[in-house]
Amino acid sequence: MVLQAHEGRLITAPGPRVLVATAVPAERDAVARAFGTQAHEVPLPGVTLHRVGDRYDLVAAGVGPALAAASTATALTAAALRGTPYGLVVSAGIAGGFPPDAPLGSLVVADTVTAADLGAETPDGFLPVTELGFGTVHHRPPESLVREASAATGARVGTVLTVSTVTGSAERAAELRARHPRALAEAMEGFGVAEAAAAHGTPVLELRAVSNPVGPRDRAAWRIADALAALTEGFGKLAPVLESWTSHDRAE
Ligand SMILES: O=C(O)c1cccc(C(=O)CC[C@H]2O[C@@H](n3cnc4c(=O)[nH]cnc43)[C@H](O)[C@@H]2O)c1
Repeated sequence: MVLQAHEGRLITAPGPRVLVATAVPAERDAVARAFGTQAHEVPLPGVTLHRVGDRYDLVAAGVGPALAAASTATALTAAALRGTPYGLVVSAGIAGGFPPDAPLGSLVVADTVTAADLGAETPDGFLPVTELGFGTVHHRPPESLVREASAATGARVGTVLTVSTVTGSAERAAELRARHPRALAEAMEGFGVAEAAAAHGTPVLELRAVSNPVGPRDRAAWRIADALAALTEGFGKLAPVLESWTSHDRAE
């Protein structure tokens, strides 16, 4: 059955069009390898999509929540104006894992995407921006999608923090964990991607592969190649879940 026309081609299978936002090209290409087919480039003002088949657009959205949000919003707006909106946005890439719960090479899927440093320091400690009367600091991906993604990939489920500054000390790691006891990982884009998705009413998922422990800075100890390989393998297992995810689940 033909379900949707998209730029002259027909999507014949159910399931949403998916935008995958990574930080850097190496992560985008790790996701692309999961599909085993050539991507073609679709330039937009400010970002270039790498299109795989007729369902997936991959974008290296930039490092940090602000640029990731801007790039993701550009892609979402372009798709909406074309009349072929995305049904799902996935924030994907490598991350720091909180030991011992998220070991190197493991996968984490977020049931909560949290902006960990969006707020104010006070004499009594950190106040999230929500307690100042503004905005939001959490986004929650659809429960059924998180559950199915975890079952398919073996990813651990928990909070993924978004930070603008990579944690570099045991003290800061302990402070974050004390404030967010369910945190499994930290990265730098998920909340920005989720804010852009929320502005378009589009559900979001965050999948991370752990490249380093959160804690004292030791860049030489980052296992980036292993994490990128885990991301490729994980995305290969995630894709069928995304493709069979129905609108009924999305209403959750
Ligand atoms: O140098 C390379 O080859 C390379 C390949 C892929 C990715 C990178 C990055 O540096 C990605 C930066 C990206 O990674 C996330 N990340 C990873 N570990 C942490 C962490 O401990 N704390 C916060 N973020 C982390 C983050 O999302 C960055 O944008 C290099």
